[in-house]
Amino acid sequence: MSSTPALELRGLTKNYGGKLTALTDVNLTIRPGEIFALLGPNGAGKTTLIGSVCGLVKKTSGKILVFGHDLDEDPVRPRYEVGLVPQEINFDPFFSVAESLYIQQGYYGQKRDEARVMEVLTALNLQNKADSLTRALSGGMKRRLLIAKALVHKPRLVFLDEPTAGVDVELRRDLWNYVRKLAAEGTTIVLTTHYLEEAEELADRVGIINEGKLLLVEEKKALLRRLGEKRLIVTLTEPITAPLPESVRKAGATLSADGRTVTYPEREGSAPAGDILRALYTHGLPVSDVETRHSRLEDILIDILRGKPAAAGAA
Ligand SMILES: Nc1ncnc2c1ncn2[C@@H]1O[C@H](COP(=O)(O)OP(=O)(O)OP(=O)(O)O)[C@@H](O)[C@H]1O
Repeated sequence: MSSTPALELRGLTKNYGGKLTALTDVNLTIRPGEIFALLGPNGAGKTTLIGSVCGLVKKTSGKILVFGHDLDEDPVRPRYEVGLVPQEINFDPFFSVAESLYIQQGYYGQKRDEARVMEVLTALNLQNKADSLTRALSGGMKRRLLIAKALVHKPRLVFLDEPTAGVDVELRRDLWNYVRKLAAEGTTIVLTTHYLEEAEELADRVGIINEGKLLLVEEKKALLRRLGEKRLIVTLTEPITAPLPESVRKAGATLSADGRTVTYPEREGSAPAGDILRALYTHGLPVSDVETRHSRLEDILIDILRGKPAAAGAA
């Protein structure tokens, strides 16, 4: 596989006029074949970033390189390598499913390729709907057709902007499997989603954007390891009024106001949870229940957006 980045953004800035800067000096390199999740709250600039690459938004300044080709030098051909699954359903309701895909092939300068259309429809389980009018599809089918439309011209870089919004659990799982398959075949995927579980399932790397600024880019696994936390929640058999034993307190454990629950956040490098349990027993504090909770991408994202110090230094 080539090592040329699938996408490079250098100092990408978008000003929608007035004071609103939707993107400020965004620098980002997307590796070929990776699944990259771009996360951030509503209005963070995700759709603007995608639109700038796909030609729907005119950037104010900065460079965009698609597989090494500068879009300022050639705004058209490099974009043939790009596919976009937009947030909003955008097909003409009077064409059939297959026709809308032939139109898409033409739009990308390709000849009508019936075999390719059937291949994509079959992959998305829409083969029986090829002759149906698009307006006669269910919501979930329309979403699958959006994906088919984005893929029919075999792009090497695909943007999925909220691909599973409003999609049921089963279809979401099917789509995840399909995205994984595409990536395994070498397609580069940039995904935006408000379902953090989706990013956690799929992404190799995660970027966090807020108010037009890219705050952090990191391997998902490393991020979860670095900022993720295992929380041990211990219920004591009897509530206590005395403070917790010193060793337990020093390790970072806290006692609830009712004296019944001990909470211990176990981070990388801190004492193992077993040591805390042992210390409680040793000090004559019997335990009736133990629960562990792992923080997920969602907790980490919230911490970063709130500017939590441990997270802020992470870029
Ligand atoms: N055409 C436009 N004209 C003016 N402002 C716009 C336009 N499109 C987007 N914006 C503004 O730019 C900012 C970024 O919007 P954008 O749609 O990129 O965010 P987003 O991260 O995709 O949000 P969401 O998660 O809600 O889809 C927002 O403040 C938005 O109001």
